[in-house]
Amino acid sequence: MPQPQPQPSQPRPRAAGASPDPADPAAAELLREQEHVDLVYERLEATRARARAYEAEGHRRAQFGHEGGLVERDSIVYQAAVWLQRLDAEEEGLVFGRLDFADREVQYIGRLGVRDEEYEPLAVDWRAPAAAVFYQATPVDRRGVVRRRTIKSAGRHVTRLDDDLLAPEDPLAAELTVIGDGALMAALTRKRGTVMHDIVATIQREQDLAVRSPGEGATLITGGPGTGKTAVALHRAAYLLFNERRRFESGGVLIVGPSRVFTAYVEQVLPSLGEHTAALRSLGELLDGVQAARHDRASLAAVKGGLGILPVLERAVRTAPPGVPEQLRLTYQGNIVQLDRRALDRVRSVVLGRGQQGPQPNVQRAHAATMVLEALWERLPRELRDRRRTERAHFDRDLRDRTEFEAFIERWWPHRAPDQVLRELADPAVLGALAGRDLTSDQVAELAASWAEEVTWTVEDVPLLAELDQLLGPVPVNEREPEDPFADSGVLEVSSWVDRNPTAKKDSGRETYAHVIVDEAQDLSPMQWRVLGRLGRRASWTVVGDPVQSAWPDPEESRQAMELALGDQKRHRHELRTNYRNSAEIYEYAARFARRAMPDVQLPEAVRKTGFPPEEFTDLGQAVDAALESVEGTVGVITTLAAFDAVAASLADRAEAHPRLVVLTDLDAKGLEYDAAVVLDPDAIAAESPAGLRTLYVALTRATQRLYVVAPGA
Ligand SMILES: Nc1ncnc2c1ncn2[C@@H]1O[C@H](COP(=O)(O)OP(=O)(O)OP(=O)(O)O)[C@@H](O)[C@H]1O
Repeated sequence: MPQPQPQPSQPRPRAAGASPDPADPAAAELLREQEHVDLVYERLEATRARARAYEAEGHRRAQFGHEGGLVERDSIVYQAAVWLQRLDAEEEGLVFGRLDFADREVQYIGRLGVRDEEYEPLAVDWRAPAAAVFYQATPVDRRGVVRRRTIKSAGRHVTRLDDDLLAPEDPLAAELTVIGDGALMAALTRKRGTVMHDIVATIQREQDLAVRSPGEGATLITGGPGTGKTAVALHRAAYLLFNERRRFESGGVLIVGPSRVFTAYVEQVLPSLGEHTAALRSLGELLDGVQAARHDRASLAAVKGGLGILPVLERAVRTAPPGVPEQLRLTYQGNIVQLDRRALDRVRSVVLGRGQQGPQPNVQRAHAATMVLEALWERLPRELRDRRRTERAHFDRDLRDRTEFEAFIERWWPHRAPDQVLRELADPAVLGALAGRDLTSDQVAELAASWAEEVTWTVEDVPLLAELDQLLGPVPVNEREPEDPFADSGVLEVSSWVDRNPTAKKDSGRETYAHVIVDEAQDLSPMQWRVLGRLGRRASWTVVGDPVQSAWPDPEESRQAMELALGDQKRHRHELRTNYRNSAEIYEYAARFARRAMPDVQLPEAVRKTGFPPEEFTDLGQAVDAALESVEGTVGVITTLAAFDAVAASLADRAEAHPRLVVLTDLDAKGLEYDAAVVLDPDAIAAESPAGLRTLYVALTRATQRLYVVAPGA
């Protein structure tokens, strides 16, 4: 049986423009791949020239002078800009894969599909169905592939090849050169920076199956820490936009991550894949006009996130706001007519009882005015009311024309904004009256205090504001107050929630999405699921999470809320089983805590050994210095919410001297990773969170290379 040639060692990366030695088989391979890559870039240039010509054509159309010309120009220029943006984004490492099939066909895989003049493919787009084999072929299920090659480039220059020989006994294998020791290992051992990178060249089979899951229904992806869930979620967004662009670009794709630190960390991945149209939001930004980053302490977060708060919010919207007038007194044709508080409350409850979408008082003001008139009419003397046909129209007109009536309606039925209502609940007497049996007196005190002292909203307040936004309803356009350009946003306006803050309109106007991707889904509270359920009420879904990392005290409650949000769509389930982030030594250390928290759970396997077991310290400064010394890349110090300010202050000098050092809470560490992590006070981390050891497990699984655990006073 023919044997593959011995593996030549990797030629050293060459400097741009230098020629590798063609006598060296590995260098000759590099040269051959470079020729193909050059050809692809040539064609890309030609495409770019076409896009520019198209853009110029758009500008020319505007010269026709009629309105249609301008519209056409805008459309063409926009299309051309999107096209150019995509072409530019794919510049780096455009061709990254090659397949040699047993029938001697060769296929290149690229970040974009590129064809030659004869329309023959020079590279197949990684998201196209034909490219799936690059990721899914294995020695057991080869799909005709003999050799899979990963091509690494710096800019336009091929620097490294890594091959997998899937069919060593195939006759073709004897003719093929096989190089390198694995693109995946090279990718995993690279030093980490402050932003996440795409993994398009090294997506693994089980990950690829999840990326390519159908665009319909709900795809549920589970897997332990570092199994690539976030990476898969982001590549899936690119995959869906490529394969069903019209549906998902016009309907919108929303990606939700746990925090702003997290969204900042992953926000480069999609642009690097040529996608700019998906909206990326953190849980603190799910409502237009609000940008929350702070968290409440766990006990408060549990009350704000649980469904018990819902009836309280509903009552707050149905009840007369504090300070509204308690009676209406007018004269009509010499008669005094008046409504007292009970009568007014009755009118309010009749008006708010009828809406299909909930009470929605902001929509109902005009109807409320009509019902007040009706109630006043009922109080007129009988002889006037007997002339209903002639008198009633006059009565209505007369009262509606009076400024005192208009002023009363505006004061008695003000347009309310969600933040106003929540601030009103900062008064323990108001909240206590609305709490009924749904909140304990301790909870009332804790909630009221949090809203009284808060300067800015917390992440946990956002679903409450969103719920109130829904319950209050939008102010009809003709009733909105004209926008005051000098008003400080968020302070003066009471018009509509979406209109309120022009700085936060990055994706406003979209009330629903065609696809919603939720990362770190295990942490979502039932109230957060309600917000997402509304945004995704017409959407298909990708939900990514790990129940073992859940921070919610009752994961089952959160799971049920998720099921409700997803509705009865078909579920597609995927489980990822390999931990690509942590070294085996680090993961072994962390996994003990996961097993203690959830003994029956199946944990992933970490396969990369570094020879560096985690180290334990008693002094934070020493641990941080050791971490900075041991890795070139990022160092994350993970602490409790309670200790965060003090720890950040104590490390301020070091952080200033080393910008690669960051201090963050265990909540903000979700989804992130560092070359070295310093986990401070594991007992306190476990004690602070209702999720206990699960939260500690999250903190311990952030490091790629080195882990330092600091137990003060141990
Ligand atoms: N196929 C792959 N090729 C190269 N790198 C990979 C691959 N899969 C995952 N990684 C890397 O492993 C790390 C962990 O991936 P990711 O953050 O997506 O994991 P996760 O499952 O979301 O983790 P967590 O649950 O802890 O948030 C990242 O640096 C990612 O780039």
